[in-house]
Amino acid sequence: MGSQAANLPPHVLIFPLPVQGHVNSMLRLAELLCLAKLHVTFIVSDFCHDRLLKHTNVESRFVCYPGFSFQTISDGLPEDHPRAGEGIPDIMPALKRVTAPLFKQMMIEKRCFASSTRRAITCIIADGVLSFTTEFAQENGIALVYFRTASAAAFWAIFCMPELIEAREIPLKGNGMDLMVKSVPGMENLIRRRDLPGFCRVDDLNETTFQRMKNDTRQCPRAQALILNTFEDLEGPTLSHIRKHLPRLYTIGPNHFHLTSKLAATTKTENSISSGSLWEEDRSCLAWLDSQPTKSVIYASFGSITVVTREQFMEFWYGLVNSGKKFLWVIRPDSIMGEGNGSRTVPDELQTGTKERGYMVSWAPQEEVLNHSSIGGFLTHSGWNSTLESMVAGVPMICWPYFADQMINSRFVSEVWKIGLDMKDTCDRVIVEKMVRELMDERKDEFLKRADDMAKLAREAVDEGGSSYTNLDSLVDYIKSMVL
Ligand SMILES: O=c1ccn([C@@H]2O[C@H](COP(=O)(O)OP(=O)(O)O[C@H]3O[C@H](CO)[C@@H](O)[C@H](O)[C@H]3O)[C@@H](O)[C@H]2O)c(=O)[nH]1
Ligand SMILES: C[C@H]1CC[C@@H]2C(C(=O)O)=CO[C@@H](O)[C@@H]21
Repeated sequence: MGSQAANLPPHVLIFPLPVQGHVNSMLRLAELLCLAKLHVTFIVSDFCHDRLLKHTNVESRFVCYPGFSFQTISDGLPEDHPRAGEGIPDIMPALKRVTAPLFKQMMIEKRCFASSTRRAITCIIADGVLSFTTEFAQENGIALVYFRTASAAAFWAIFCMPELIEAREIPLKGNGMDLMVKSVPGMENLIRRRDLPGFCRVDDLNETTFQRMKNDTRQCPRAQALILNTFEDLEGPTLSHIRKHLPRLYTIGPNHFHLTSKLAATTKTENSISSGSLWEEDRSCLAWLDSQPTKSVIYASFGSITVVTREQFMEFWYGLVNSGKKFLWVIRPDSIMGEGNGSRTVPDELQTGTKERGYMVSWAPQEEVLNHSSIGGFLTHSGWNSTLESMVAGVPMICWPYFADQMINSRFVSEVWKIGLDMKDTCDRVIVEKMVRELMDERKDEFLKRADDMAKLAREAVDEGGSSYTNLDSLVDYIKSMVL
């Protein structure tokens, strides 16, 4: 290497799973590393890249980081594949079959993205479920760090799948769902079988997604380090268990606010929210929120993957209207199973109640919504980004988990952090109504107080000297140490 090249910064390759909750989380990490003056190549599927360009200011936002570049790759799915709901299990096999060989080929042909101004990749930060990157990194002597975008609780419960099988606590066949789980150290007397990550809800242990999650998670210690989007005050006890297997564990979250806070410090601008939306944000809801009283609105959104049946949709709708509360509801065009949002007749009482108190959009600027003064609660699917965004904003939650990590996140929200209610496995209109009233009226002050305390802890974690702030510095030092 020439003497000039020796002065070049480390070059990190970031490779997320091509779905919303992973892409935006890892894009924030990319920006944090750019702010630390590292070079970053971000590999993203063609599908996600097109949407990012269409619906965000990502291009102009990253112009100020000359060390940043996008590389695109096929996700192996046809253009018109739904990439949500029941289509989700197709993603991993397609990535393994199509994307994994393309990735290797691309890395070799492009000499690990080396150029006169950039080193060849010095460290790969791969999504913790993209296990095919391990083989490539090992064969080519490149350091590998995994970033698992879910909670530590979810990661740890999935990591313990072999022990859960050994103890015959899984497979979950729909019975004994309220029995307490004994084989996840640290969570005894806390989680019931129904709170285990959704992947455990199988009849047959040979089921492909179950096996893949179990094996991919258990092989994580083959990487040199693990990054989690959480913070020590939030998940400390679980993190101690994980560290026995993965001692080099960096908690840098909540990373959306970590980035906001670093950008505010660098650019001295107040509003530094970086959107990574794969859908067009309907900002008209912010004007509607402006006209609502403080903490009067319940925001309902189930993220990017959840789909509901028409029956479930109607239960939620009745529940929200009958609660008598103002509501802002995100319904993606593909939210209702087997149909568009098209022209169905809507019962009069729903039409009237919605006109009086509701506002519906197909995608919202969620971080801004959650931080709006009129929002008093969040009916959420308990995706990890949504959970953290709600925490930072100090907004109590009603959790209706759909799948995966959401099942355990919702349990922690209600039973450990006590900043919300868990509505798991039902969405009966009477329960929806009752929970909305409980969160927004009857126990409002109690939930708001705890949510506010949690928000303070989350914000402190990313402030100078806080655990996530310090851990990000350590991560950057570690990445730098790889090129010395
Ligand atoms: O109208 C909306 C709805 C959502 N979002 C954003 O989209 C992201 C959604 O992420 P998340 O809450 O994590 O949900 P999913 O999109 O469902 O994320 C997937 O990825 C997460 C991270 O691994 C997992 O925790 C989830 O279970 C998994 O479904 C968040 O940043 C939201 O702010 C918007 O901007 N506008
Ligand atoms: C589509 C799912 C594959 C695994 C991911 C996950 C995780 O535990 O990392 C949680 O939910 C989904 O985002 C992902």
